[in-house]
Amino acid sequence: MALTIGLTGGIASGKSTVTKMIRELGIPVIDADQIARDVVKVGEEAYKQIIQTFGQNILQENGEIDRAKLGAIVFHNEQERKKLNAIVHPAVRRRMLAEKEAYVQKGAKTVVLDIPLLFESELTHLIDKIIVVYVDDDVQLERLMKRNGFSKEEALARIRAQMPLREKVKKADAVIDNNGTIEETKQQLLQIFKRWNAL
Ligand SMILES: CC(C)(COP(=O)(O)OP(=O)(O)OC[C@H]1O[C@@H](n2cnc3c(N)ncnc32)[C@H](O)[C@@H]1O)[C@@H](O)C(=O)NCCC(=O)NCCS
Ligand SMILES: Nc1ncnc2c1ncn2[C@@H]1O[C@H](COP(=O)(O)OP(=O)(O)OP(=O)(O)O)[C@@H](O)[C@H]1O
Repeated sequence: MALTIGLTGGIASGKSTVTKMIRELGIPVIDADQIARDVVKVGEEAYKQIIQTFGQNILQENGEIDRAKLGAIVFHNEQERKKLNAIVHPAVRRRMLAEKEAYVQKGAKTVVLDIPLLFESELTHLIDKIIVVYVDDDVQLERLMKRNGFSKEEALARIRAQMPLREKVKKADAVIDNNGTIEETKQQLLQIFKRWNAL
């Protein structure tokens, strides 16, 4: 039986930074954000449902979804966000499960699922162990504004659309504190993987 680890945290808390380290260790990572992009490509079922729900206005000229426009709607309105989640999440769940099974079939000892909304979307039943990547509020805000070029208000809207990071920490089997240097983060990751015999 493969060990399935769920990696989660808050927006800009450092999940991608940690998944890069995990991949370098040779462990496969399935990225929910990437799958969420794939399932809304032109012609996919979720793409059609999004247009039916949000109208043609959220499309770019080439027909692809304008993520900035859709983000501006859903991160300022919980009702609209729930509608989008209800369209996208089932498709993401199905594809993640299929990808996980494929890795297990190929003999992977450990598989990591990087799911920003692991707790919010009740996906914990797919997972044996949960790692939460944690940063302090001020560090999260600063890194998010810097990485995405967001104003404080835009960044806070996204942070508030998620379960507070401190709540996630309480539900974790292990926590990586990513306030420090990248090297400190890597050491914590290695210790957890050794403890769980995941390597
Ligand atoms: C609203 C969209 C179009 C904005 O796209 P954009 O390219 O600006 O952001 P991206 O997809 O890279 O997400 C960045 C981060 O925002 C956060 N986030 C994304 N969607 C949500 C959501 N529905 N609720 C809360 N936080 C979210 C996550 O931390 C994610 O890592 C996009 O995020 C989306 O389609 N969201 C719905 C699907 C979803 O829930 N994805 C998250 C993982 S399944
Ligand atoms: N320990 C660190 N020290 C300094 N900067 C860091 C550290 N960890 C991450 N960062 C930077 O902070 C930003 C957020 O990190 P990252 O992109 O890994 O977060 P994330 O959790 O994957 O975000 P999202 O939920 O949006 O996908 C990035 O610009 C990254 O380079």
